[in-house]
This record gives sequence, C-alpha cells and structure tokens, in this order.
Amino acid sequence: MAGSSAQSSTAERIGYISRIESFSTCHRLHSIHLSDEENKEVYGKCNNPNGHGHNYKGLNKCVFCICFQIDAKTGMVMNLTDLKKCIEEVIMIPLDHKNLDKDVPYFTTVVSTTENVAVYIWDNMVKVLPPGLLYEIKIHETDKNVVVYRGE
Ligand SMILES: Nc1nc2c(c(=O)[nH]1)N=C([C@H](O)[C@H](O)COP(=O)(O)OP(=O)(O)OP(=O)(O)O)CN2
Ligand SMILES: [Zn+2]
Repeated sequence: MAGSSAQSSTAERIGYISRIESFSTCHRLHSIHLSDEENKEVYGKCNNPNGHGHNYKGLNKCVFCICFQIDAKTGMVMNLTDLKKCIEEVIMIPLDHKNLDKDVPYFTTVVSTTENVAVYIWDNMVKVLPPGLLYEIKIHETDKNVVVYRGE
C-alpha cells in the first residue's frame, strides 16, 4: 500500500529544491578570440560597443536547484534559508547591478554569454555548498532565452 512500510520513511528519498533570484546586469557580447568584424557578424546587436542591459522587468532570473537525500530528522534536503545566504554572498553581491564585463574579473577574458554566466555561477556555488548537492543552474536571460547548466 502506498505510504506504508519503508516507503513511508524519508530516509532514502532524494528531493529537489529550488530557489529563484533575479539580478540585473549589463554586458556586451564580444570575444577576445574574434576580430571586431567577426564579433559584429556573430553577436549582431549584442556586440554594441556600449553594451545592453537585462532584467529591467524582473528577468535574468536564476534558478538554483539542489538535489540530495531528505534528512529524516529535519525533513529537508537543505535549509532554504542557508541556500539564500549562499546565493546572496556568492552570486547577488558580485553580479547584481553590475556590468559583467567591467566589474567581474572572470569576464575580462570570458565572453559574458548566459552559458558562461551559468558556468560562473555553478563554479562559485559549488565552492560553498556541501559536495554533490548542486544539481542545476537555470538562467532565464529574457522571457524567451533560457540556459541550463548541470556541471558537465
Ligand atoms: N547562445 C546565446 N545566444 C545569445 C546570447 C547568449 O547569452 N547565449 N545572448 C544574446 C543577447 O545577450 C541577448 O540575450 C539577446 O537579447 P534579445 O535578442 O533582446 O532577446 P530575445 O530573443 O528574447 O528578444 P526578442 O523579443 O525575441 O527580440 C543573444 N544570443
Ligand atoms: Zn545580453
């Protein structure tokens, strides 16, 4: 019967929890590995020398998804309040209301596509979370453009 015997325990169950944060950034898509002409060709309007912004309508949403065993005593995969603190320190302070290319040293040599922002967020979040907990970083750069990175 569902919910009986070993199935009723949370001890061996894996849960997925997520927290969504929004951050505002501006950037310019421009690769140091391409010529100016090639950059214009590849990135079009997003190569505008003075950059462009994201998130002025609540976009640039980032979903932080954590996956782990549900603790039998606390009933939690991880305390979302602790996750909130990690996100604030590691992601919001360095990125929110920043020019990615000028304010974040990582993007001096790495083009600030959403794929690379997802990698940056992943690499910094894994440093502060217990090993194996981070499952997925999903960024909604605009209403229509969504990037997922799972550390592969
Ligand atoms: N693979 C990627 N392609 C593009 C990225 C990216 O990060 N990875 N980024 C951009 C631009 O920075 C920007 O996100 C594009 O904005 P925009 O064209 O305004 O976005 P939409 O397609 O959602 O807007 P429309 O309303 O459809 O015009 C480009 N490519
Ligand atoms: Zn952009």
